Amino acid sequence: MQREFIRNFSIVAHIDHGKSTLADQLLLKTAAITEREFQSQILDDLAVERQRGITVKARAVAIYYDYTGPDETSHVLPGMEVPPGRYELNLIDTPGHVDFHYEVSRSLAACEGALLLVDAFQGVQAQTVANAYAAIEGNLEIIPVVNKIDLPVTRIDEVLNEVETILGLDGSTALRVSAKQGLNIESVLRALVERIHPPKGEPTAPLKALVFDSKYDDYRGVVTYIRVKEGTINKGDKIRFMKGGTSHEVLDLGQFRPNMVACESLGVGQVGYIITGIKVLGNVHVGDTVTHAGRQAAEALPGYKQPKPMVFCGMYPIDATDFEHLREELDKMALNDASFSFAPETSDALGFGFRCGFLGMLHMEIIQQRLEDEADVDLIQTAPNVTYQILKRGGEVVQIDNPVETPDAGVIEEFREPIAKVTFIVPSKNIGVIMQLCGDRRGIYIGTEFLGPDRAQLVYELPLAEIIYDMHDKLKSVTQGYGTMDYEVIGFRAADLVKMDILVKGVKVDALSTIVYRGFAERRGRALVKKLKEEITKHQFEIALQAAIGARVIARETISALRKNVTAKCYGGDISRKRKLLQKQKEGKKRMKQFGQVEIPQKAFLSVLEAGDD
Ligand SMILES: Nc1nc2c(ncn2[C@@H]2O[C@H](COP(=O)(O)OP(=O)(O)OP(=O)(O)O)[C@@H](O)[C@H]2O)c(=O)[nH]1
Repeated sequence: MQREFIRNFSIVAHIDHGKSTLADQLLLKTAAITEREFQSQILDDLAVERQRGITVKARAVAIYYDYTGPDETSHVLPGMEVPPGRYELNLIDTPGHVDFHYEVSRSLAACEGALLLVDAFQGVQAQTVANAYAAIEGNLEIIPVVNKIDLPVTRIDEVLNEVETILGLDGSTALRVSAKQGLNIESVLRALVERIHPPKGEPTAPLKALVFDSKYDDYRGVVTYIRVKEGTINKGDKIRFMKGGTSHEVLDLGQFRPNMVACESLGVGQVGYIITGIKVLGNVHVGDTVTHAGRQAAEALPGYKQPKPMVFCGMYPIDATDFEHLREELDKMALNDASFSFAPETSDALGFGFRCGFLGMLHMEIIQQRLEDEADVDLIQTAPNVTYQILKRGGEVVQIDNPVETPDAGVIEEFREPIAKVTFIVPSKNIGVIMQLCGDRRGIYIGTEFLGPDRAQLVYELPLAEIIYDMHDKLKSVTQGYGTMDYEVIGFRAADLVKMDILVKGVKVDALSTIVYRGFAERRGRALVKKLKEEITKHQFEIALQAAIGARVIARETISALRKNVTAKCYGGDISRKRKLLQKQKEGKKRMKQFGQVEIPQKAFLSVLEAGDD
């Protein structure tokens, strides 16, 4: 395929604005999938365990479109020639969620343009802004598309106004579609041809192909996703990963349409996969450059920086004998997700387990969900914390991923925490309460911009720890669900932080230690012991719950002793009922850890997140 007839693009959108549905429509209209497959996608939406769209699973799809020439909706880029003919359109998927900024930028680096999809009723939302900026930064042509025009109530003019005000794009060139009903999909295909530049690159230059993703296939080993920037890659070629420094033979190569379809070669601008017999996902680095072993490119493509996990939590098997099994399951997770990391750790309270690192809270929830679905292990998970930097008196800087690693206060010169730039999009009437919320969480105000009469964008710098604490839930509740937020970590900043310990019956439970801002310590300590009191059931004896900073107790609650026996009321009664009750109790116990004489349930370890403020 000549590069003049190739277009590489992504669809970027806020979640639920219809990205998967539009992608499936594009596949349907170009006969890459059948009506039945399309319908089953739509139907899947209704299923509780909804499968992601075909395109999402495939991550990159090549479709073919027969372009016949411009029509009245066309806005051909000035100076661009678009002869009628068959065009190859490569759709590269991007995740739309907050935690995956880095993956968005890395997918966008393989494209020349993006469809910016906006819901005709909801309008521009926080992730629309974040993703649009990523596309603008990547110098991509952006085609605004208003989706769901079939909805009974839409705000199309206002939405177009928002697109202009907040994103600086020309709303008059926006396309109006219904992905669900298949309205105006042809205009999208036409715009891709007319408004996105064909890829640049020299077909005869030494090979340079960007590795933009990879996945593990049980039968074929590692499948590496590439976008050819210069030269041509053929089946049987001897290639070299410039960063990894390893050489391999191309055993197979091809395109996703959406299934893997083998071909003989991929030329400049084309997107596809190569299979080289590599068995370990970790041996393929996303962002690496593929070149020929014989005729090497002079320098590698810029590539990407691997993002560092910023949120950590402990995961412990309830049953100690599950430890190895858990390790295998975590290994499997890491195999398909390079940004997830884990390392063994031990806790006095919980025994042997793992410290797991995530990009953010959503990433943590996804992994946790997959572990529960795919691995049959009962887990205790500790409350998440962010990663901290500590400058010691001697000048050494250490990174800590677990509050228990905090050195003694005496050796700390400076305690630093990650700071995020947060963008909120909220109804104008909620501006005051959002400001209050951010003020209460040590936020620094950056600015406000109005999107129209009723909606505004607010930008703050907030400590990441405060965001993972409860920001998202609070935002949803104060805006009745209408507010959205997006954040990006911008660096570390010094703060007056301290480690707060929790003592249960006089003994420190390491897995409950947290790092808090000194000014909030008493308030959070009080809230936490109160919450713990609700979570820990009564025992035969009194249990003191204390929050302490060093040796100083800052909050205390007492769980009084239990008087009655659970089975007492069954005495003389039906034996099977008694057995049932005991069985129930046993099940309830499953997710508990015996700590000294006290049993602490799983939920208690997450109390830190749920305690709120007193
Ligand atoms: N009425 C209407 N609903 C639509 C349209 N397009 C998508 N939807 C619905 O909107 C919901 C979200 O659509 P998806 O395609 O899953 O959205 P998405 O952006 O891919 O969502 P994520 O994958 O979660 O980011 C689904 O219930 C769709 O059926 C449309 O044109 N009209």
